Amino acid sequence: MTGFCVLGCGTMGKALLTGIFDSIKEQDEQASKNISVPDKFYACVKFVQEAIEIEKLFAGDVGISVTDEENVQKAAASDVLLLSCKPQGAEDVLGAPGMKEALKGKLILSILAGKTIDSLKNLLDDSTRIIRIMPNTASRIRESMSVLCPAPNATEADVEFAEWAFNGIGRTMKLPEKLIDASTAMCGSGPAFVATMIEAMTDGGVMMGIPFAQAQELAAQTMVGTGQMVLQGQHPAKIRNDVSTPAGCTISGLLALEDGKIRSTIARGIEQATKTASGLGNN
Ligand SMILES: NC(=O)C1=CN([C@@H]2O[C@H](COP(=O)(O)OP(=O)(O)OC[C@H]3O[C@@H](n4cnc5c(N)ncnc54)[C@H](OP(=O)(O)O)[C@@H]3O)[C@@H](O)[C@H]2O)C=CC1
Ligand SMILES: O=C(O)[C@@H]1CCC=N1
Repeated sequence: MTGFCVLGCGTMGKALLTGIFDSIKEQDEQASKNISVPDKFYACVKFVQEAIEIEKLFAGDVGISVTDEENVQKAAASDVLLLSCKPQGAEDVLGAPGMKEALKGKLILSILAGKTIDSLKNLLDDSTRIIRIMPNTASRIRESMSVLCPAPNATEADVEFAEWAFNGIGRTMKLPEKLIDASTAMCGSGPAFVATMIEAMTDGGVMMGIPFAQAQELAAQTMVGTGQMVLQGQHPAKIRNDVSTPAGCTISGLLALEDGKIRSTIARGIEQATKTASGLGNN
């Protein structure tokens, strides 16, 4: 029996649980061959209102707690904990009386932006293993891009478990911890940036007479298709060249985008979000 407890079950906790439940339902036997697939789930929140929402979402599948005391009990009954409170809340959640004890020998998957492995270790017993992970809200529909950074004390089995859990809700990539703030900007914040681009393309379509709903679908599916071509190995420059007929409409549109500094604006957005992410763990 493996217990999985979400410490801080808000936007991300719910998205991840939704994806993990769907993934378990599909039961890819090959992917879960060497994994202790969780069969007991717990969610810890602060307010009753949130608990009611979780109850509505997952019916009886998740044991819910709203007090420090119950949180500690749920943590003690679990083998793996997903730490998904706000970065500033880590001290409160992990510092609850009895929590450090309850987490001894357990695996913590922390998705807290800006909260380093060292700063988490200061709040935990040496026997608690940590993997930092940066997923995104597309976990809910099992299309997350999640970056994994195992702490030195994480075992191979821990990494296999994390890869199983997060591959089930999208793609994973292992990177060193020094790159997790940039990954936070790209993957964690990324849906907001891409959604802004979808909105901007939609605005353009609406301006040119396409009704909003249709314009939005055209923009979103074009993003999905282009992303898939890149993931299947096509270089973005080739995609761009293939589309750009000499003296055609694509190159004229591209030049207008370049006049607006689209590339450096987007790249600087990632740079800025990376800098902000690196400070989020400092309270
Ligand atoms: N939002 C995103 O797109 C992404 C966020 N992240 C990271 O995920 C983490 C969570 O973000 P997000 O889901 O947006 O935040 P939310 O505020 O939606 O969720 C935080 C949750 O923590 C709970 N909580 C707060 N204090 C306690 C406590 N003392 N005991 C138990 N539960 C507690 C809250 O409960 P209640 O609701 O009752 O207050 C809430 O459910 C952050 O650290 C963020 O950096 C990572 C990738 C993407
Ligand atoms: O904006 C934030 O702080 C969080 C972290 C990554 C995505 N959202």
